[in-house]
Amino acid sequence: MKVAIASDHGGYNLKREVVRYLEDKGIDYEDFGTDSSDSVDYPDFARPLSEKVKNGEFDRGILICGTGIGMSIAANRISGVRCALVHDTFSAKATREHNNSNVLAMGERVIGVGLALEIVDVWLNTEFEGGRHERRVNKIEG
Ligand SMILES: O=C(CO)[C@H](O)[C@H](O)[C@H](O)COP(=O)(O)O
Repeated sequence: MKVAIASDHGGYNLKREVVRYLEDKGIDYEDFGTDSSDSVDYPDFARPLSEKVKNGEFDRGILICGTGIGMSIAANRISGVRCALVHDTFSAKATREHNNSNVLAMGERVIGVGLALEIVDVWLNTEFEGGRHERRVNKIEG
């Protein structure tokens, strides 16, 4: 699985922790910035990453900002992207099983590192259930 990851300044520190997790697990990833805590604009990171997931360059994407909200709004404007804003492990599992989410958004200012890494682990390792959920996901794109 190839994972793309990006953040704005508000998610920079948590992104570093998630990158460390991906490295520890030997997961193939690419980090698309930002590269410091200097202020930047989240759509400049959410949109290009989402395009890479949409075109199949990457299987999954992870976006982190202060709240996760701006990143998820911007990502979900890209057709074919199903970005889930998640701050608990139940939702991390459910959004993979039911929504086949291909982008995960989280907020560094909302949750701690330990929970965030558990969410990433569950989200990366849960399969889509298909069946009735596939019918519903197909209706999203019209
Ligand atoms: O969701 C967001 C924007 O809607 C993010 O939390 C941003 O990281 C946040 O807005 C950045 O705020 P800042 O005051 O410019 O650091």
